[in-house]
Amino acid sequence: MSFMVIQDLKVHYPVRGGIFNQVVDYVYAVDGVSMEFESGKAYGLVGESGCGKSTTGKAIVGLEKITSGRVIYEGINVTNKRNNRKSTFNREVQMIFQDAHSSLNPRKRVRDIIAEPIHNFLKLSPKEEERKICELLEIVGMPEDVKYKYPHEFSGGQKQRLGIARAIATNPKLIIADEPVSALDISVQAQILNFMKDIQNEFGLSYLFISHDLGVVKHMCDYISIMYKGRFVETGTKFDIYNNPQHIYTKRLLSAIPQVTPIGRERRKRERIKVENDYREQYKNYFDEKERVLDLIPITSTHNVAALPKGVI
Ligand SMILES: Nc1ncnc2c1ncn2[C@@H]1O[C@H](COP(=O)(O)OP(=O)(O)OP(=O)(O)O)[C@@H](O)[C@H]1O
Repeated sequence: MSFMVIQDLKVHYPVRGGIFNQVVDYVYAVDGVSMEFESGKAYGLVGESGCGKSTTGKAIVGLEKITSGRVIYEGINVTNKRNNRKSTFNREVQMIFQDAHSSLNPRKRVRDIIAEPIHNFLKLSPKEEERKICELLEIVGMPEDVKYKYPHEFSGGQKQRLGIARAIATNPKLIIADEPVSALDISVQAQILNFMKDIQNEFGLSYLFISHDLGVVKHMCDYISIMYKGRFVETGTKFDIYNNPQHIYTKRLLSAIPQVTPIGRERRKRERIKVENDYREQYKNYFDEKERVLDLIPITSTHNVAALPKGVI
């Protein structure tokens, strides 16, 4: 059963020109997108640069003005209420961005950054609020004392973790993640992706995962929509999209993914095991038993990442 339905969403930007600066044309950034979201599922939005992915995400949460279409949340039409800061929709649908740095206020300490949505949406006593902040930091694998630091004191991966801590502070149902790892090093990307999967399982979250990277979307999502020039050209389960693509554009996108030959795969596996062993040897004190490994590189347990020496994540 879907908890959110997007109906025929359109975002058209006027293009102005002429001596009177009148509207001479429109950019059809999003041109009739419909989606349904179920609890605990991850949805991927893929397409080339400029096809309208980010605009779709921002329009859903209310950061872009919708030209037409409807957002139905828990059976209620919230299209014109999305900017109501106290609404259930605002609390339960959160967004994280590619550039974690600019989405964290550089003048605020971590404590205040995370406390902001708690203040807005949850009525907690100061003591409960402090406990909640510590709990969130623990979930994202950061020690309590980072509360008093500023965003510039963290690495890219750590900043993205802080962004996630803020996003999950209000117990959301859906997180719209706009290219959340594309600005990070490949090793850190895998850590963040695995961590996002962990919290999805732990809290029954849904994701709308926006990415130009089909590999990332394949790893993260249950359903995938392929976007082209503001429209979905194909939507299906991950299995259908990768194994039985129907639309010519989907086929083109898939054929553009570099193929790994069996020999390459074997070599990659050997290299991965070597890197893993070196890594384990070096940081063996920091791992717990639940450590998991993604395809390419070693992953640390999310709860222990913060304990790693500086520079490891
Ligand atoms: N504020 C705006 N005014 C006018 N046009 C805009 C505005 N924001 C985005 N666009 C245009 O809308 C189209 C879709 O942009 P959008 O950022 O959603 O694409 P995208 O698929 O997310 O691309 P990328 O992967 O590069 O971020 C692009 O042609 C873009 O130039």
